[in-house]
Amino acid sequence: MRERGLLIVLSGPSGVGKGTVRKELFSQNDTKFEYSISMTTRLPRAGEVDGVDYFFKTREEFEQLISEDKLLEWAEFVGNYYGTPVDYVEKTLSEGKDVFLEIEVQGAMQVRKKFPDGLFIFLAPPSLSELKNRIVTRGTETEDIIEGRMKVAKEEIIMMSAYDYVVENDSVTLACERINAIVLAEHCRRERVSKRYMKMLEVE
Ligand SMILES: Nc1nc2c(ncn2[C@@H]2O[C@H](COP(=O)(O)OP(=O)(O)O)[C@@H](O)[C@H]2O)c(=O)[nH]1
Ligand SMILES: Nc1ncnc2c1ncn2[C@@H]1O[C@H](COP(=O)(O)OP(=O)(O)O)[C@@H](O)[C@H]1O
Repeated sequence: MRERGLLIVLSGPSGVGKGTVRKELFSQNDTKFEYSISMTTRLPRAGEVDGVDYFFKTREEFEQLISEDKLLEWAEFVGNYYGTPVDYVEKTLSEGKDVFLEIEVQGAMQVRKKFPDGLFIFLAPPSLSELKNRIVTRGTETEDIIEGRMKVAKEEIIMMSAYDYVVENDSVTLACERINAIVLAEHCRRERVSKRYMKMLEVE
């Protein structure tokens, strides 16, 4: 039987640089993960494309997906729904490919319950003031929303101890290198563990 792929979850507070790091990772030719495009009720930002950045849905459509159990996890984040399509994740993992989710903390904790052997990476800001600075300079949110996101961010940072790894996003290049190293190490570790068991079974 083909071995299932690894579920990699990158999470962390809004504005820390998850999207930037994820785009950089996926622009590298040797990246072997498959990105799971999320569903959201948030309006597209300038330049965002339906089916590329997100699948943009109405609240009614999203609630229908929840009621039909089509989402692996979902969360309401600062007034909008976000969720991961379960069929895509299951199908891709069963093809032996690694799936990469970039999601906020509530959703990551739901995934942790369903996939306890997933790889959970928390992307951390160098400081709270740098986090606010990044949200402000991105310029996509109003003052009210920025305050809302900073409040949520403090609660999210407390959750970092529930992750397997914390990666500081001081530099996008370094953060990507750290993530690649963690995934590589995790593959080696899992392979070695399963090989050790195979050996034991051969002996008995
Ligand atoms: N739970 C969950 N969160 C998601 C999903 N997709 C994106 N998010 C997170 O939702 C939050 C808001 O995303 P977005 O509005 O694109 O803003 P930005 O990531 O802060 O630029 C971010 O923390 C995303 O990582 C998803 O499928 N599920
Ligand atoms: N390592 C970094 N150093 C400086 N600025 C960064 C870094 N990573 C991301 N940024 C900037 O921070 C802002 C928020 O990044 P973004 O990827 O949208 O965050 P998130 O997806 O976590 O909300 C963007 O303007 C981005 O260019």
